[in-house]
Amino acid sequence: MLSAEQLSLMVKEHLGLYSYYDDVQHSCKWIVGESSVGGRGLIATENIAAGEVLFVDHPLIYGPRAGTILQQGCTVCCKLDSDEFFKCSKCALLLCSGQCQDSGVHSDDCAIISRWGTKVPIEDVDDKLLSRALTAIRVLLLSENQKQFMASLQAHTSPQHGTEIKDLKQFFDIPEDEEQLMTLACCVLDTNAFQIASLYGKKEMSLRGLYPVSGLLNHNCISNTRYSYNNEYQMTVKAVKPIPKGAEIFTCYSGVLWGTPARRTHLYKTKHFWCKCERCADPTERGTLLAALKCFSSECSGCLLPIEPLKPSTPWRCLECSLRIPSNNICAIQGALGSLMGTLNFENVEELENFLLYRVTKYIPKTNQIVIDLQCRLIWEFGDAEGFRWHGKIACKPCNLEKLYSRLIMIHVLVYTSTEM
Ligand SMILES: C[S@@+](CC[C@H](N)C(=O)[O-])C[C@H]1O[C@@H](n2cnc3c(N)ncnc32)[C@H](O)[C@@H]1O
Repeated sequence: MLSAEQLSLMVKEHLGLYSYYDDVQHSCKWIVGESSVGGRGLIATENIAAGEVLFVDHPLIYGPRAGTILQQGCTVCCKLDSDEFFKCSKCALLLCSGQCQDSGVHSDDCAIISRWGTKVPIEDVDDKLLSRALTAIRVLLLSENQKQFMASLQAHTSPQHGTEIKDLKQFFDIPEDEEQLMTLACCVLDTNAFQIASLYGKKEMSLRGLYPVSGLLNHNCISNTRYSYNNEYQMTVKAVKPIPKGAEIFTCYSGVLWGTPARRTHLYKTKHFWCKCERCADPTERGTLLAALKCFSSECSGCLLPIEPLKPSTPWRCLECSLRIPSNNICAIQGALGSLMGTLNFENVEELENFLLYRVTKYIPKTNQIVIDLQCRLIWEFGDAEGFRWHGKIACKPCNLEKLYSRLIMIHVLVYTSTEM
């Protein structure tokens, strides 16, 4: 385990803030320190103004995400829709063109994988599995210092992490030290990696990257930073509100427009902690009512909200008639809504509209995250479709754009502005 000083040194070297040669130390307004929510975190050493750039991080490794239901694409350019996909005859990675095959990225990947002995003919290797494991495989390309830096990051080691490397062993003879390093990389990636979403409308795989400094940011559902990427996958982290000296610098690991039960369950399943932040503790989520359900009483038009939102099995209560509903019934409704959403074809605008107008709003109020999500998706789809741009006839009806914008701004204001952190 590295000491805080060793880790700080690695962080500064990685960011290019410290050089052994010129003895120049650049100042940055934070340090790696002990976090109030557990483990290490980034703590402000000076007052930081809203809009200030805190740092620009670059990934130690990046590549395809590891989920089993993700679409698969070219492992070099990430293109998803090609008629020309083929497997490399040396390593079985999926490629879309000779140009991608001749690229430096592929030569590096191929050099590692083709060194391993195969247990089946190369054409029988599961290229989808290989793609899911590829980001962790790329850890073998790092320098010893970078590997040490990767290994110093927090890693969740429960059995669900790293299965892609175990599964790869059906196809390849992998040296034990490499297997161990890649399994550790999977655990570190699952704990720390950031999704790098492809641009809307671009048919590309969405990637994940291990940003070691951003990986030290802990989570708060009311984040005080935001991040963005450039074309080279560099991540710029900026303050979105003033951060006083001594306060912790946070990011938000879950969807900002998700309601509390969805955020907390997601954080628990993926990052293994129950968030207890101020937003999670507030049943109304600062008045945004993102998780609210319609009251079960046919005579009441009120909203149901959790009584004690920090308890997963809390009963819910109607704000108007005080009807109390046990958590099991709430979970059943939430599950049914989730399944209904799962059946939707998000590219079919008519289906989305009908679902939004005639089905889902029977059960949930317009404040609910599902309504917001559907409205946002419709806007994206309309934004692309000829005749349905922002002021198109249909676009205005279900989406009610003006109302949606003011609502999104209200959520943003409610969620981001008032808390001092
Ligand atoms: C990306 S790491 C953050 C840095 C980490 N604290 C460390 O010491 O390296 C993510 C992990 O930090 C912990 N964590 C982050 N935010 C938390 C929070 N709000 N409450 C509890 N644990 C948190 C969880 O264990 C989570 O899986």
